Amino acid sequence: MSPRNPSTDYLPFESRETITVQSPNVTYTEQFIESKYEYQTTEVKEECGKYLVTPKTESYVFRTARRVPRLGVMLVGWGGNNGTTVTAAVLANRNKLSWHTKEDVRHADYLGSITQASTVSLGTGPQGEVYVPFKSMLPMVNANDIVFDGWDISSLNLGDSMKRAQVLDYNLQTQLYPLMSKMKPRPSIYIPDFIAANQKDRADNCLSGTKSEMVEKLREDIRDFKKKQNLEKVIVLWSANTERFSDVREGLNDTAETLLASIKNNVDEVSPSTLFAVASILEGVTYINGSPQNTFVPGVIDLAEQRRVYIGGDDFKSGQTKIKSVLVDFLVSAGIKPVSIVSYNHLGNNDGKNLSAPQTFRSKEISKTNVVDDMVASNSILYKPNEKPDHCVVIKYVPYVGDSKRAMDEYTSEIMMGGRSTIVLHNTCEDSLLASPLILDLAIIAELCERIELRRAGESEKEFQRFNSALSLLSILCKAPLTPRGTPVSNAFFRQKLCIENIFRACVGLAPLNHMQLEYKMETIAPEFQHCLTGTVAQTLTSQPNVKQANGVGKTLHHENTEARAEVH
Ligand SMILES: NC(=O)c1ccc[n+]([C@@H]2O[C@H](COP(=O)([O-])OP(=O)(O)OC[C@H]3O[C@@H](n4cnc5c(N)ncnc54)[C@H](O)[C@@H]3O)[C@@H](O)[C@H]2O)c1
Ligand SMILES: O=P([O-])([O-])O[C@@H]1[C@@H](O)[C@H](O)[C@@H](O)[C@H](O)[C@@H]1O
Repeated sequence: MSPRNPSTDYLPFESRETITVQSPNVTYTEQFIESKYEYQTTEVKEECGKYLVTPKTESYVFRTARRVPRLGVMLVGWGGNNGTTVTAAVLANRNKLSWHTKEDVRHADYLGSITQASTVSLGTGPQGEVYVPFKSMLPMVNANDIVFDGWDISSLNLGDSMKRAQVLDYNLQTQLYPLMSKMKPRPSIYIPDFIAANQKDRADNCLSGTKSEMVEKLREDIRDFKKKQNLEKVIVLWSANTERFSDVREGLNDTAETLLASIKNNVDEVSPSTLFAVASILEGVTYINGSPQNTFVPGVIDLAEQRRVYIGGDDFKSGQTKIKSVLVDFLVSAGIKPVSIVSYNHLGNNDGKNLSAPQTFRSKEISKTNVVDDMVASNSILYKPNEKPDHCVVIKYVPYVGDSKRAMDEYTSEIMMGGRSTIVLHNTCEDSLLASPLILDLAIIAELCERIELRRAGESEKEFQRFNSALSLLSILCKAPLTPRGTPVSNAFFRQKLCIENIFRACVGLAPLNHMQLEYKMETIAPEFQHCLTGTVAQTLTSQPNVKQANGVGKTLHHENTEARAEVH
């Protein structure tokens, strides 16, 4: 099959919907999926040391546009390890490439992407729980159809940048080079003070002029890309070097007005990432920050809210921190008390080189350290107010290992009666192959969110609203989730996944997943839930006279197990 050229032979909207919900609360029109949804919460008040709990129900209407647009993603830092790798991955999948390695033949895939390689429980079928691909929950952009462009301070074309990154197997690189070498990053904004001085050697592709002029050039680039590639939507995503934090000061960047004035006055303390965010917002284009710096100063958030544009981030949650957001949740939920967490890693890619500077490392240290705060705060049995585990983050630049990051973690916890548990992890992986699938997920989920609206049931059609501009639905993909001002941050991975799954379920009128499985716990199991009683075990149980028959079917296995337990004691 000859490689598809997305700019000419893009297929029109194909119906990618494989799920139809049969409910009086769900309506499918040509344009929308509309669902009536009862949102149930629990209000808690504390009075005189007692909790007064009131169940609450609020009726909503969700509306999701079904047409999946032709999407372009513009990467800032396109010539970097992540930028080249994600572009290569989409080209390899689109063209169904395979390549020989020293072990076997590999085929292009999207492992590590929750939209492309994870499943969700849809409900219960004749054989038990039914799992479907995450991407089938709602109409989503097909990863293979995403068109890339972007900016880099390095002028290298993407074929040579892919070689420089040394992430992908040689036999795959050779197949991709002809395509990738035709891609050239657009000149970008380079302000040396915001990244490590060791990045200077790459900076041969830089814009000049005032900050206002550069913002206008970025806006022109976005329009140019959209027009030339015949796109319906563009999303801009920062995958460039980690910057130092920007100062946040009244009159500098505390409101949209002061920020725009600072740009107009060419004030030094406005970073390249903030300029990209402003340009994107002014173009009405979602902007996502894959790095840990505080791009989203209050003025950016204010501007995004004024223009009703989505912003999301910060800092891809790709490896050590992703594991941390699972392991600490497990420990604390199990009543075990982490008291010391040490996360060390070394790597030799350009990201590691840039992070070898104290000011850029500090940005990363903050995002990698704050991830446990909500989980620790959730258990006042383990922790006194403001008590936290020791938490140390170390990153070292070791050129020889390249993109193959070595991550070593030590978790020391207190267990019962003075006991101590130390868990040590070692993880070697290509850092960019962890982050690249997240770039796809961020873009695909953000684009889907642009097609979702909701209103309270009593309101008129005109009252439909989007999600808050700070798109917290992306939290699962970020180390330091951006949430609407004053709202809680949740970092626990499975809590985040359940949140996004349940919101997408609400869009098609399905109740939230609760894993109660009551149908399998009652004393008499209804026939349609007797999936587990198959084969000889089922016949044995149902033929026994003392097994209570309910509509002609037997009890579950617990009867046999009870007898076994009785013998032991
Ligand atoms: N697993 C991961 O790779 C991972 C995880 C979380 C976060 N991140 C973050 O993602 C970013 C990219 O990681 P990477 O491994 O691709 O790094 P990289 O250094 O290979 O790529 C960054 C690219 O950005 C370019 N650049 C620097 N300043 C720029 C500017 N102002 N405008 C345009 N381009 C600019 C550089 O020339 C380089 O090509 C880093 O900030 C990193 O901290 C990466
Ligand atoms: O995602 P994670 O593995 O916790 O954190 C990673 C760091 O350990 C790594 O040193 C850095 O280069 C990456 O950008 C990423 O942030």
